[in-house]
Amino acid sequence: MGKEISVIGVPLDLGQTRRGVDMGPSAIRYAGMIERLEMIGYDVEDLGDLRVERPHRSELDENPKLKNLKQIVTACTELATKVDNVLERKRIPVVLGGDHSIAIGTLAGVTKHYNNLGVIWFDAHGDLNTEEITPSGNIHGMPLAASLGYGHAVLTNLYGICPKVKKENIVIIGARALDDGEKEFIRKEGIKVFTMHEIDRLGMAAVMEETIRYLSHADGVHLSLDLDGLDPHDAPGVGTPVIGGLSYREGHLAMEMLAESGLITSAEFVEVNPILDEKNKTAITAVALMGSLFGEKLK
Ligand SMILES: NC(=[NH2+])NCCC[C@H](N)C(=O)O
Ligand SMILES: [Mn+2]
Ligand SMILES: [Mn+2]
Repeated sequence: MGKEISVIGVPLDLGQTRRGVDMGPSAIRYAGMIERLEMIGYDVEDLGDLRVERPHRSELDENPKLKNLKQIVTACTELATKVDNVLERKRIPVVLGGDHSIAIGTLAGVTKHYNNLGVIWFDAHGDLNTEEITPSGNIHGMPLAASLGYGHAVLTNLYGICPKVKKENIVIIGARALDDGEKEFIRKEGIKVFTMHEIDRLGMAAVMEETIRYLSHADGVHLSLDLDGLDPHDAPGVGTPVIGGLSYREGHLAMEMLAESGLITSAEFVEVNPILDEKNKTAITAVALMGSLFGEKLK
């Protein structure tokens, strides 16, 4: 991968019920993201934010098992086109959320460019729900399932590519709030998951070594980083915080090891909600992690 990054903001908060995550892209930019990446030596192009249409009041809760489906599909399709175009121009796409439902669009645009895409899903959650098993109807709990080809056809077929990633090419890191249906899905499909239990037992360094080995055959690896993977102490500004998460240091170690591996070819940082945050702490953490991911050194 070269040293050219293109940034795309997706101010979408319709994949869940707490407003405010639409301001995530602004908060992350305000935390100094562009300057930070330029300092490391990247040529950074900011493509600005996508326009996200709001649902009419009459459309609200049209389908309580797939809330705001229409608007999410529209935004994800537009995002897929943008990401596709960035990779076409041989630049690294970095997508700023927005809630995690946007990953369906990011992955759609990314996967076109690889035969064997790997995905690292850094998250407290599995995001492996479908409309049949979702406890909430929130689409931000479904993007990984949709990308694997499970769920509503309009999500699984988004951008005309299904599935977007193979089950043996996924690693979930930081899970500690999996729904019963998701646990069953993981068992049945044999998806690689490092829960907090494994991270505690093995240590973050071993977890990342194994992750990097597991994905070493991939011809591209996308990092989908949900800030709620971190402990709420370091990332309080997220809609669905779960105690007992990864520490700031573990997060950095993970990013540094990924930087060393040279595996990562695209990334997204999602679920930053400045309304729920403390003095933009979560966006600042996101930018610090980005620095490590893109090769910032301590000395
Ligand atoms: N991207 C996220 N933060 N997802 C949280 C999902 C929570 C829960 N599993 C649900 O389906 O509603
Ligand atoms: Mn999450
Ligand atoms: Mn998530």
